[in-house]
Amino acid sequence: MANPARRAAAALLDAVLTRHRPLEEALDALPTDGKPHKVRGKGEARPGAAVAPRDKAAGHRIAAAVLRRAGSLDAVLEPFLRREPPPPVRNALRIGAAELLLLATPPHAAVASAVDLVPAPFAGLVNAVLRRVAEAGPTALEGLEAERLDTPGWLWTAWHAAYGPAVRSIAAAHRAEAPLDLSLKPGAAAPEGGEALPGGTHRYPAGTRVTELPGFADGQFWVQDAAAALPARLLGARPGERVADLCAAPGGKTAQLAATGAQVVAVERDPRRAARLRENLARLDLPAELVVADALHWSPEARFDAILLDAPCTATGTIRRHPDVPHLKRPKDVASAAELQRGLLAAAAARLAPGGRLVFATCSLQAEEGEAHRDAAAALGLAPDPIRAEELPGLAEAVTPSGTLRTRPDLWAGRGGMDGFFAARFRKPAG
Ligand SMILES: C[S@@+](CC[C@H](N)C(=O)[O-])C[C@H]1O[C@@H](n2cnc3c(N)ncnc32)[C@H](O)[C@@H]1O
Repeated sequence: MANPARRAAAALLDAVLTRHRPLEEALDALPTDGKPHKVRGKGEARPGAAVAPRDKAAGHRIAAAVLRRAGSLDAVLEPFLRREPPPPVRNALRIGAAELLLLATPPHAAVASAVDLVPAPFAGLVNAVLRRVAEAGPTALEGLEAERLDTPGWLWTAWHAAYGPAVRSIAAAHRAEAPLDLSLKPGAAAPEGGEALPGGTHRYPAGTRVTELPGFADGQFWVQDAAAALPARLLGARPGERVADLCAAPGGKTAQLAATGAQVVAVERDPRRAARLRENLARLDLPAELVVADALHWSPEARFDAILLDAPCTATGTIRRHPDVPHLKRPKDVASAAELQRGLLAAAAARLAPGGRLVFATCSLQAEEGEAHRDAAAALGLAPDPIRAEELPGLAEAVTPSGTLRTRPDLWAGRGGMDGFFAARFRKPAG
C-alpha cells in the first residue's frame, strides 16, 4: 500500500496532467473524510481512502514540485527509459525524482514509495530508474537549461516577444513557491514575523498557514499578493463614492475598496465563488452590496464614479502560486480570454458616469490580455489616465513609459517576487 502523501501526489498529478483539471479542484476532490471523492463538474465519482490533512499538504507539496520542474525531471529520466511508460508510471517516476533531487527525501524512502505507487509489472523499472537517479543525486539537474525545459515553448516565445531577455528571470522565478502576502484592514496590526513591503503589503515566508496567524479569525487581514493589491489602490476610491467591482470573487479587491469608505457594488457571475466572497466580507466585517450576475449583461440603476474591472484571464502571472497553469493553458485560451476581456471592458465603459475612473487589470503575462487593451479603449470613449511612478513607492520599474502597470514575478527578486499583473487606468470625459 503506497504512502498516503505520495498517493495524494499521484492523484493530483493524474488530475492535472492526464485529465487536465485545475490543481485546486483536484485538491478539493481528495477524500479527506473517507467519503468517495467526487470530481466536480465531471459528475465522476471514484472511491478513495481518506487522506489526513498533513498527508494532503505533503502530497500537494510533492505534486507542486513536479509541476514546477516537470521538464527538468523528464530530462533527467530520459536516458534511463527505452520507451514511454504509461502515464501513472511516468508520474510515479517524476514523484520519485522530485523527492530525490528537489525535496531532499532520503533516497531509500523516495525510491521505495515511488515503487509502491505502480502496479507490479512496473515495480522493477521504477526501482532501477530511480536508483540510477539517486546515484547521480542533485547534480543530475546541473547543466540543464531548466528555465526553458520547465516552460512550455509557446509561453517562452510570447514572453520573449514581450519582455526580451527577462524571459529567463521570469521562468527562473517560477521555480520557487511564492511567499504569503497579506493586506491589512485599516488600523489593524500585522501578525509578527512578516516584512512590511512598500505600499502596505505584509509578507511572510512561503508555506505560512494564514488560518494559523493571530487575527485571521477576527478579520484583521486577507491574503493578497503584493501586485494584486495595486489595481484597487490605483483606482483611488473615496468615501461616499459609488464604486463597482466587476468580476469580484474571492474579494481581495472588494475588501480594499470597501475599506476606503466607498459604497461598493461587487458583481460576480459564479454563485459558488460569490458565496466565498460573501464569507470573506463577513469575516472582515467590511460592507459591500453583492450582485450575482454576468457583468456583460448586468444593468445597474445608476452609473458609477469609479469601476474596477479585474477581468478573468489565463492567470499566467500567478504560476508561482498555481504551477498547474502552464500545464493546462493553451494559446487558444489566451485568444478567448482576450475576447471576453474586450466585451467586459466595453460593458464597464458603458456603466461609468461622465468624469468617472476605470482601472482594468489582469493577472496575466500575455500582452494580448494586457497592453493590447490599452489602445482599444479609445474606441469605447475612454481616455488614458496614466499611472505615475510616484503612486507606486518602490516599484517605479513596474510603470511603463505609456503609464500602465506591468509587474512580473522576477521583480523584487531578492524579496520573494510578486505576481505578474497588468493594469491600465482610464477616465470617461465629463459631459
Ligand atoms: C480574476 S478573478 C477576480 C479576482 C478578484 N477581483 C479578487 O481580487 O479577489 C475573476 C472573477 O471574475 C468572475 N467572472 C468571470 N466572468 C465574469 C462575468 N462575465 N461577470 C462577472 N464575473 C465574472 C470569475 O468567476 C472570477 O471570480
